[in-house]
Amino acid sequence: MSEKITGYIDHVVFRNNDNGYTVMVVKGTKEEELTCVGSFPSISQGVTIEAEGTYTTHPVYGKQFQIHSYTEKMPEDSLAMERYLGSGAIKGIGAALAARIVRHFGEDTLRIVEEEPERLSEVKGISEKKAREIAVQVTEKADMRRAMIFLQKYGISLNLGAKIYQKYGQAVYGVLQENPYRLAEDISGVGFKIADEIASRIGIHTDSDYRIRSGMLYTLMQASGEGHIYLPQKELFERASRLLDVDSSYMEKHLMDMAIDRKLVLKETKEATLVYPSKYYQIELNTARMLNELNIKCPENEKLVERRLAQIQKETGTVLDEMQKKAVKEAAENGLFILTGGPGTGKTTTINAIIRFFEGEGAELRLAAPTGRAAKRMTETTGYEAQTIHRLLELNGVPDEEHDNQAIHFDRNAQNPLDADVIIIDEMSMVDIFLMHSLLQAITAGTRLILVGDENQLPSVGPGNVLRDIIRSQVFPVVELTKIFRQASESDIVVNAHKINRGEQVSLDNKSRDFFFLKRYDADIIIRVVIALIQEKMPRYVEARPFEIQVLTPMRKGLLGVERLNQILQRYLNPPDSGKREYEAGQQMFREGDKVMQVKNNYQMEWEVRGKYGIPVEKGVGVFNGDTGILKEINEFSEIASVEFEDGRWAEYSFKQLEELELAYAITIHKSQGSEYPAVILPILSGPRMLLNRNLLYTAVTRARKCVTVVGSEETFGEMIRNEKQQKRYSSLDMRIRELAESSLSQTMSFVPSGNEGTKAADLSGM
Ligand SMILES: Nc1ncnc2c1ncn2[C@@H]1O[C@H](COP(=O)(O)OP(=O)(O)OP(=O)(O)O)[C@@H](O)[C@H]1O
Repeated sequence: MSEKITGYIDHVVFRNNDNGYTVMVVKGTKEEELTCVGSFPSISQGVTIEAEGTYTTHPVYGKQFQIHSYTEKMPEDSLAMERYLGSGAIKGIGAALAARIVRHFGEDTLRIVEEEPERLSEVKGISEKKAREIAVQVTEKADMRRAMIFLQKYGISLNLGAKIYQKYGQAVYGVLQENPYRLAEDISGVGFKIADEIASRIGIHTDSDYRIRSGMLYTLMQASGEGHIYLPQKELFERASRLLDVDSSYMEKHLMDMAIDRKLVLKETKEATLVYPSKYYQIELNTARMLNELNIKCPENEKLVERRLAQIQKETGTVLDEMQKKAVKEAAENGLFILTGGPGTGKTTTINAIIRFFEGEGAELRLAAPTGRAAKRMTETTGYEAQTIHRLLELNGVPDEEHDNQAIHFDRNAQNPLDADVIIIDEMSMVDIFLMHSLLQAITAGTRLILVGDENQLPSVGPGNVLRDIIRSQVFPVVELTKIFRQASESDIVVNAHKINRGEQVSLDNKSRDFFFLKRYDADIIIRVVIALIQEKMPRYVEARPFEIQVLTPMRKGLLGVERLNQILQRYLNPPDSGKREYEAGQQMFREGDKVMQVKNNYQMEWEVRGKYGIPVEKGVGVFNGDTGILKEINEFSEIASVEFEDGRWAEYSFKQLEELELAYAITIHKSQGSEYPAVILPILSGPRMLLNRNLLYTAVTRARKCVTVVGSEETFGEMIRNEKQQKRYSSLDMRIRELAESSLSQTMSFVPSGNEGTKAADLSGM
């Protein structure tokens, strides 16, 4: 139950300046002394506060008051005034001077300080100048206090209030009353929804211009969360109209105004008007420009290349087929080269030949992939060290609030480009527009860039469809490998994956050695079969540990969705045990020994690789969406859970951060992109048609190295193969690449980095 207390802050016991978490002792309440905790933007000893919160009992420190909100009160009597002035809150006044001031003015002190501050100089030791300075400080503090009280009236928390006040100062009243939607643009942590909520409390009309504009921008941002770079105007209007509950006829005029204000970029095509948030348009345009700039010919002596190829084939004992040889030649002769193909078509074999070729030239090579798992696999298959792209670019963390990809700071960038002759990126289908943009910024012409991937895999989680757009632009040299080298007798996984991709049905007679179909039609029976497969059959069959067998499912919800599957699988695969500690975070119970996955990019999370005796041998930052590991230890005292990731990194999660982790016995097919597992189990029964499509099934099947087992309905399986409808992605990197290549703009305009000036240049060319 919420209660109110009034008292003054006697002293601060602990304060974390990063998040404002504070433990302090408040006196003058009913209790002699009350320990209060909470998160506060700033705190001044000596001030009197009126706080709302609840009493709690800490296991070690006992009774505490958890403050939810508070307001500072102006000191009301001379004693409070003395405490306030002497607390250090006012620069230049210490305890002794405060006592002298109060002795001199008595009960009148507060009024004198506020209304006639020049009179402070009557007190010995205070010059007129100092009196003025004190007055300014007191006024500033009073202003801030009033603003905070004002903001709290609209349900704005102290922390947010402090940020808002810091930004606008005394203008805050005007901003809030005229256009609270400005908050959504100016202040990180405030989105349209919060601004809209504040606006409705203030009584702003639903059809206000500000509201409609803000709602339109918000709609575009939401769409980018689904992977879109732009929305066609019609779709934007429909979505925004649903969000705002306002007819789309109100939106037309705003579209032009916002384009003039450079908030949006509009592009006309034959079919539609495309609407981009300016920033996205510029990123696409800059990406296209940088790609075009890398696309230079590097003539090589053909005979020499042939000779080297013959030698490589001899050394490796592989006879490369014509397309593979062509790939090596193109890689040698071009600044930018793309290698694509489905599973088993010899991409890795070709990469290895390319690596050998460049090694023979004495070139310095760097290999990278978008995820830790993909990088690890690349290292294994090439025998050459590969890193994540984030590490290649030397990620160095970002402020917590700016957690999106656009704000990441890399130490490798346009000012400090990568020092390599050849860069090879694998699993390109997972790279989104932001990462591609950052990567390209760190590469100068003269460094060769080789992009490898399968365009039929699901596109990246983040916005854009980079690999597919690059290939579709038809501007750059691309070699597509189509011949399947892995023989049918050897691998039905590969053969079936290609069949699925072509929309052909797959034989389900279970004559295969690595592709099984177990027909079951009841969700709980399916789960029972899945458990038996993981616990008994599969580990032996593929020579792996049960934890390496991965269950993949299209959905999060439902009887066979990730959430329910994980609950049940946890019970069977990591049952409760007196030796295993547990912690319940929100809806999720974590237990030592659980298989877990990080579900968002955390660029600041520290990790270490531990050597012998647990001594750290390597440290770094960044744990990413899709990183999987084992929850090794739960420490209730320090409120920390330790996770060891598959690549050997350890990270410590505070209990609060556990919301970034999920159980990973079962994961969605989306999350499995770029990973490979010895065996994959796919429970497939029913679900929304949008999720049961060919593209998803193809991605799922191609995740398995040694064995795929589908458990469920053959009818649904067949439907998935037939269902070509994937979620549409609105991206236009291909258009930008073609436009630039055609207009020869890339030659006449030098590259402008994406700082402010770059933005302007890009903006103008887009209008
Ligand atoms: N020219 C070739 N002659 C004979 N076998 C080949 C040739 N190229 C590749 N292979 C074999 O085909 C199999 C698949 O090749 P590779 O692993 O290079 O393909 P991939 O496209 O990287 O496949 P995945 O994406 O499934 O890993 C391997 O066993 C490889 O040895």
